[in-house]
Amino acid sequence: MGKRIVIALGGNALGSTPYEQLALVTETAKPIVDLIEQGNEVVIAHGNGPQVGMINLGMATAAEAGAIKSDMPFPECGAMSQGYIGYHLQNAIGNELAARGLQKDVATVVTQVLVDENDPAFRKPTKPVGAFYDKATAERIAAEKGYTMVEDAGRGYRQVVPSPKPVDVIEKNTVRALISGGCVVITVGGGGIPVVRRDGKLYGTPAVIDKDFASAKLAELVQADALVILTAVDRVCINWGKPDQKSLAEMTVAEAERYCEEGHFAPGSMLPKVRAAVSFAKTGGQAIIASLAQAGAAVRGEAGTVVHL
Ligand SMILES: Nc1ncnc2c1ncn2[C@@H]1O[C@H](COP(=O)(O)OP(=O)(O)O)[C@@H](O)[C@H]1O
Ligand SMILES: NC(=O)OP(=O)(O)O
Repeated sequence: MGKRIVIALGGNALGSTPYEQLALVTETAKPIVDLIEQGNEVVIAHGNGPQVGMINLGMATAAEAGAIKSDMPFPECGAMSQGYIGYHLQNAIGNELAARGLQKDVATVVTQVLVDENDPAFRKPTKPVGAFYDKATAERIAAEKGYTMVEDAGRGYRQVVPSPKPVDVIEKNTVRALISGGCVVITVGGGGIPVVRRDGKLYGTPAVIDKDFASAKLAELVQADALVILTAVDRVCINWGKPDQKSLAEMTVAEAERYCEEGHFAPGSMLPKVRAAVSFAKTGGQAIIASLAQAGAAVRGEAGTVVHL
């Protein structure tokens, strides 16, 4: 019998420019459609770090140059990134389904995700977004734009913004209805547009939610059988980057929590994936971290790292 699977797509599934992205998602669609063809219900979440930063910086630069009237706040940038990444995924998955003679609707839901305005994350920006820069360029942009820039896991310097934890998915009933109607749904893109509730109303707030945490929340809310976090490595490793590096086929929640405390996973890259997998596994679901190419094998339990109770 098919499973209900929430897939979280990482940066390597999308690339970092619209042109790269359009070419890459054509490939990304193949393992996703394999899962659909095997009878699974698939819900897709994705990152937006490079894209949301690019939109924000581009709009700020255009506004400073007088080419447009205003900069673009982060919630709106998040919504724009959901729209254009969703369009590419819809297009690529739709084309791949049609090429295989499969009939299915594919739809993107512009999704708001509730966060707590007292979340301590608002006082300490940690989420890397946008392009990678060398140190000198990062320092210049920080001085010009007032951005906070940090070194990101040995890959260069990037802007960081607050990243509060997801509390609820506002459009969850719409997502559930679309899944029940047989639709392939793309939702919580970029972790969702962060919103806070004040006096019963929702307001966008400048932040970027981690898509792995939002995907785990979504998987819980749609009662998924599995959360599959797809990234660039086949398996999670302990002693990452050291001579005694070891890849893991599985971890219990307790083991994963111990490895997190021991610092085996880089903050801003593997650490949120493992923590998100732990949070979904604690609800009784199956959480898997695997490479995009091995998505099908990971769902069959033949690849990736499974995190379980
Ligand atoms: N302990 C670890 N095991 C495996 N990969 C790790 C580990 N620590 C850091 N990484 C790095 O984290 C990367 C995944 O994070 P990232 O590239 O930010 O994800 P995303 O696919 O969501 O963009 C891997 O490709 C790998 O380079
Ligand atoms: N929003 C988010 O987590 O994006 P990335 O996965 O691209 O960092």
